[in-house]
Amino acid sequence: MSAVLQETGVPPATARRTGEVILDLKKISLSFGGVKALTDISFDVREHEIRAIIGPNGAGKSSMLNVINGVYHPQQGEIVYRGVPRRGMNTYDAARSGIARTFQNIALFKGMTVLDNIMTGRNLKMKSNFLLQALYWGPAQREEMAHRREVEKVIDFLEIQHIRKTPVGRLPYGLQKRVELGRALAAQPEILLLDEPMAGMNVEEKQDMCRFILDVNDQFGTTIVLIEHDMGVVMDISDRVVVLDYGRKIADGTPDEVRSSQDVINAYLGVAH
Ligand SMILES: Nc1ncnc2c1ncn2[C@@H]1O[C@H](COP(=O)(O)OP(=O)(O)OP(=O)(O)O)[C@@H](O)[C@H]1O
Repeated sequence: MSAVLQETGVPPATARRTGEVILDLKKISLSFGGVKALTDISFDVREHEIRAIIGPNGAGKSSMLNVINGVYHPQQGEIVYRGVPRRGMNTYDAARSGIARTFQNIALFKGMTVLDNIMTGRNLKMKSNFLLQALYWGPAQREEMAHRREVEKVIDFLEIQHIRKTPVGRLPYGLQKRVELGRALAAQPEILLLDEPMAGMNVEEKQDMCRFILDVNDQFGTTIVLIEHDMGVVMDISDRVVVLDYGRKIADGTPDEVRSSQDVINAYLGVAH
């Protein structure tokens, strides 16, 4: 077990139970002009699983996440979510159907408080119309209070009560990343996509983030798909790992299987194809 996880006390991935396939990506190909970002990639994600996507820089990891949540539409292939093929799914459809994500570069409202930023994660769940919200009257008031209670639960879960009224821009990087996770959790997603959740963090911040990711998975049953460059973290917390290189899948399996793959070793050592 890596230094990052030594103090979390969370059971290893092998001790967790995963369910049926919830997301099935079939022969996905995506190009930008002449650049082939993804070529013929297939893999699935099981319910309650922590599934990592790894690979060297430019391998196509972020493009893959962007395909899953509808930012990019692949020229070929199919995405099946809960048994239903999703063609032309946009980001709104993805969010409505329970797919939330965080970004490689923090995308928060820096001048707004932690509480208000996390509250934006509830937007899709709000029912009352603009006029009622503007008047803050009757049903809108009750609905707002219900949303605030949910947000407070997320704040307690992430142990950020002490900074709930602090503008996000004043927080250290590691805490901003935690707030971004909070905003995604406020949407109560079924699948959480995390794009480099530990990037730029020190060891202590990584330990905290690992613990929260594992707790989200464990306590809420959330399925997690993550891109991460820290191999110690990936190998410790993931159930299965898919490896991309130059837009192609070169390995897919348990951390042990992937670690011993010669193709993966070559890709990371930069051996020419
Ligand atoms: N919007 C875009 N327009 C043109 N090319 C793009 C676009 N997005 C990604 N690419 C290209 O697609 C390829 C895969 O990029 P992608 O960002 O998905 O890789 P990555 O594995 O996430 O890389 P990194 O680890 O550096 O973030 C690269 O060659 C990249 O330049």
